[in-house]
Amino acid sequence: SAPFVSSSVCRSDHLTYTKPYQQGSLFTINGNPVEKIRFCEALRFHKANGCIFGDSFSDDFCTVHYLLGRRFLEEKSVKDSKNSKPKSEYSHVKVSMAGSGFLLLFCGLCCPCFHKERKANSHEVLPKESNSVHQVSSSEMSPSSEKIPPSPFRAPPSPSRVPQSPSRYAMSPRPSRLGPLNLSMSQINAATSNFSDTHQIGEGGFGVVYKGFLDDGQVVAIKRAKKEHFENLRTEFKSEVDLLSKIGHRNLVKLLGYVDKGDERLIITEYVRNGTLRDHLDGARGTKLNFNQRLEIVIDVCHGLTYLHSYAERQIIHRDIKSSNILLTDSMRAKVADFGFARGGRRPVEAKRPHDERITVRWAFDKYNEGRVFELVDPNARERVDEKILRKMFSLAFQCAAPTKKERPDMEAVGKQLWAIRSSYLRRSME
Ligand SMILES: Nc1ncnc2c1ncn2[C@@H]1O[C@H](COP(=O)(O)OP(=O)(O)OP(=O)(O)O)[C@@H](O)[C@H]1O
Repeated sequence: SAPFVSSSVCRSDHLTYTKPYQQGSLFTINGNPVEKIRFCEALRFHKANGCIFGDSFSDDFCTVHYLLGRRFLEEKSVKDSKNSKPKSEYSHVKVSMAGSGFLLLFCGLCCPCFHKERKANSHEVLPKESNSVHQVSSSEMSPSSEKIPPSPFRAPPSPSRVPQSPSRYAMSPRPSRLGPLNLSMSQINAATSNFSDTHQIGEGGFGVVYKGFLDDGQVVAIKRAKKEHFENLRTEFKSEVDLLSKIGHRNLVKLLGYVDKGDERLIITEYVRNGTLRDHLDGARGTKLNFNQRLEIVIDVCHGLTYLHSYAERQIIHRDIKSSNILLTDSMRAKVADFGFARGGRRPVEAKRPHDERITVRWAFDKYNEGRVFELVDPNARERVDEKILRKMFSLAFQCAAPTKKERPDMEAVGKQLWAIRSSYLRRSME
């Protein structure tokens, strides 16, 4: 029979392909040509979420991909990223290490008790095993990956009542350079009007943060270290700048450069304009996060950490994941900040710390075991979420807080569970 375009709309996604399927058939999602494998993932996802496709929408041709396995998917991803084609949100990754920071973060997303965070500044850069297949890049690590079109996996379907903002996937100004940006002190002074108060955007334990405007129009964040941090920066951070500045992932705040001149130690990063997750949880930005947004944020964080754990040239363990280290873009895309700045400091679980510093996790765990899961939920969360979903969410959080690495799920498993939780959440909100 003559080829024709078979088309189907499922919630916010419009899928088409030229039928009958043959070599060269064109697949699109929301008008964007995509690889067949991505199309199949979308199809499978929507079917799993209750979409019914007509007879003309056979997915028989999809089966073969799932038989070929992970390696094939990775090769596809690399090819996709090289060609700057639409990229899959799923990168099949193997990660080790999750931690209580992650628990605190995603409990912080659901639970008011986690909003008061512990101060800690510690990160690790560890040697990475060299025989990993993940040495190759994937779609998750493309510097231009913010450019991806709406993903069928991320676009919240309309029944969730949290329509996806198209701008979430709009291009954000992001630096494409690899390697550090070398700025002179006079350039920094010009960019910040000599560190004027009007440029100040925040202050943390490390020092004051300024907004800077570079000559080429790029807006950056400039962290000015307090003197007490100089030694750490000299001995540990400096050598990592080359490595860290090459890291490009849409869920990681890009490190652009480092200045070590005279009495100044400055860290220059991408500027992310929509504040920290902390601000949004506190309502300081005037809006409240709904459950779907919270899920998407934690999935973004999971993707960022997955990259650090498995794809970076050397494994990087953040060790200070908390809501004030998660910055949000205008389209509510989350970016993890402050990875790689320092080492030493606190472990994810501090067995020797005073009892009251650990009490939050224990308190939450007790409530959970008593079946009082709603008491763990942030009163600012706008909708009542199904108890089963919450239980899954907290159960995963507690797994992440297990004291030993062996007991904690790896980031790949965490990511999968989060996706599954999000699917159930969306399905239930349609019922
Ligand atoms: N890249 C950035 N883009 C936009 N704003 C930023 C950026 N980095 C930091 N900020 C702002 O500066 C504030 C202070 O950041 P900083 O990382 O120094 O401290 P913190 O993470 O809040 O605390 P601490 O590092 O002491 O744990 C942040 O809360 C945020 O509002």
